[in-house]
Order: sequence, then C-alpha cells, then structure tokens
Amino acid sequence: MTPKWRSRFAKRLRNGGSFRLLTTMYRLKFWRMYKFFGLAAEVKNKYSKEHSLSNNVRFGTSFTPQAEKALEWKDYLSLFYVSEEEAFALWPSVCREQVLDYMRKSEVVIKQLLKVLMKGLNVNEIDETKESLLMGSMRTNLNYYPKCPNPELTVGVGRHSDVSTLTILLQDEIGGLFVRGNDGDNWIHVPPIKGSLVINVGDALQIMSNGKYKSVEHRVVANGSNNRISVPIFVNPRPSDMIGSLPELIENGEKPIYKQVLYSDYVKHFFRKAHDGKKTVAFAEL
Ligand SMILES: O=C(O)CCC(=O)C(=O)O
Ligand SMILES: [Fe+2]
Repeated sequence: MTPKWRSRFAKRLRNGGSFRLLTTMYRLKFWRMYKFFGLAAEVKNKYSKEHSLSNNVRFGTSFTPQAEKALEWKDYLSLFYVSEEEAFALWPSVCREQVLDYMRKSEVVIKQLLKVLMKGLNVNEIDETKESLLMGSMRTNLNYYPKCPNPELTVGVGRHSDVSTLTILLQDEIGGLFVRGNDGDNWIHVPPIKGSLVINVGDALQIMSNGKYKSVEHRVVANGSNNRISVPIFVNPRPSDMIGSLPELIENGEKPIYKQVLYSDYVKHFFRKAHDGKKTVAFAEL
C-alpha cells in the first residue's frame, strides 16, 4: 500500500463506513455454499442448536428468533474456527475445505488492514498480544437468503453493526446490502462488484479505537425475485479478552469513552436481543 493510499483509506474508515477492497485474490466457489443449503433438512438439522455436536458449528434461521417480532428471511451456517483438526471433525464436508481456504487466504489481507488501521491511531507496533486482541478469533458465516414471497413484510437482516473488529464480506451478484450514511439519515446500497470484498468496521474496533473508527450500521433487504448468498468473516478478539479504549490512546492524553468489558459478555449482550441498530455499543460506554 502506498502512503497516499494508506492515509486515504484510514481517513475513510475514521469517517465511518464501509470500504470496498478490490482484489482478485478471492474466487470463492459460491455453488459450494449453495450445496450446504441444498442438503436435505434432516442433514442440515444435524447442525442446529438442538443437535449440533458443538457450539462452534451452528445452522439456524433468523438472528434471535425468540426476541424478534418477525423472523429475518435468512438461513445461516456459522463456523467458529478453533483449529483445522476441529474443522475436519465437525464442519460439514460439503463446504469445509472452501471455507478453510478462504479464511487462510483472508488472513494476509486482514493483517495488512489492521496494520494500516493501527497506524492511523499512531499505534505502530502490533505485538503478539495486540494481534491477538484484534484478530484472536474468527467466525465465518454462510448466509443464505431465499427468495421471499412477500419481501415488503420482512427483512433479510435487520439493521445492526457487527460485534467484530473487522468484517470481511463476500457477496454474490444479487445485491441488497445497505449501509447507513455518515449523516445518519440515508441508506447507501453496496453494489456487488466482481472480485471485490466489503470491509466493515465492527463495534470491537470502535471501542478499542476510543471512537475514532466507527462501526458501520447495515441491513439487508428481503428479495422477491432471487436467492442471495453472502459470506462474512468476522475477525474478533478472543471471547476471554477484555476490550476497551486502547491504553496507547489514553497514554497519549485521550479521555477514554469506553470501559473494559469481557468480549464474551459483549457478544452475549448482542445475541440476547433482536437487531437494534447500533445500540449494543452502549454496553461498553463509560
Ligand atoms: O449479507 C450481507 O450482506 C450482510 C450480512 C450481515 O450483516 C451479517 O451476517 O452480519
Ligand atoms: Fe452484519
């Protein structure tokens, strides 16, 4: 990355928003994903909350069905990465290798993005502890939005920000993802561009950057004519990490606006309620 590009990039993220990173690196075979969702219901149900052998593998529908007035028009398979061995033992074989490959290749891009973002905060050294805080755990979701007979009655995903540090999102050619503009009023469509990824700042980075980088609010509409697939990688702190305004920023004289919270508590708080815009972040406010 050239310094000019780097500073433009850091500025764009500071202003809040979604940054589309053009790359030809990713050629994920979407049909492989469709294959999972095309499996018989009883096969997919082996990975449901009730039947899955592990909490790290979960097939479900909607976000938090027990807290939602109307269900989101979406099925998903959520894969929390622990190790290759575990993935081989527990993840559905129909898509396992593609997801692992995608995650492995993404790591290079993720590290570069985080380096640039930390530079923008004057944090020039990312040691092992910091790296683990920024990207110590990863979760990949396969989202499947089936064609909806009454799209005006529901949504694909309600408005929310991700609880991640960064989200790397791959979407197919259908479209339907919207991000909230900087003025807070307008919604901007994120058009699919072949060979591109959408990079979203999540709440954990907003908190660690002491509010300098803003997590982006987004939503997905339900679609009356097409099925849609998206594959976000949520780059997260580890569940056992304490997150809060980074000490480097406070040592530089900034007033902290976030307290230290256990990341797994933050995530639990997010999942307890239906999607509600950016309200989750209040959980960490001082
Ligand atoms: O499908 C998309 O484009 C976005 C999905 C999303 O926001 C999520 O899974 O958190
Ligand atoms: Fe999201």
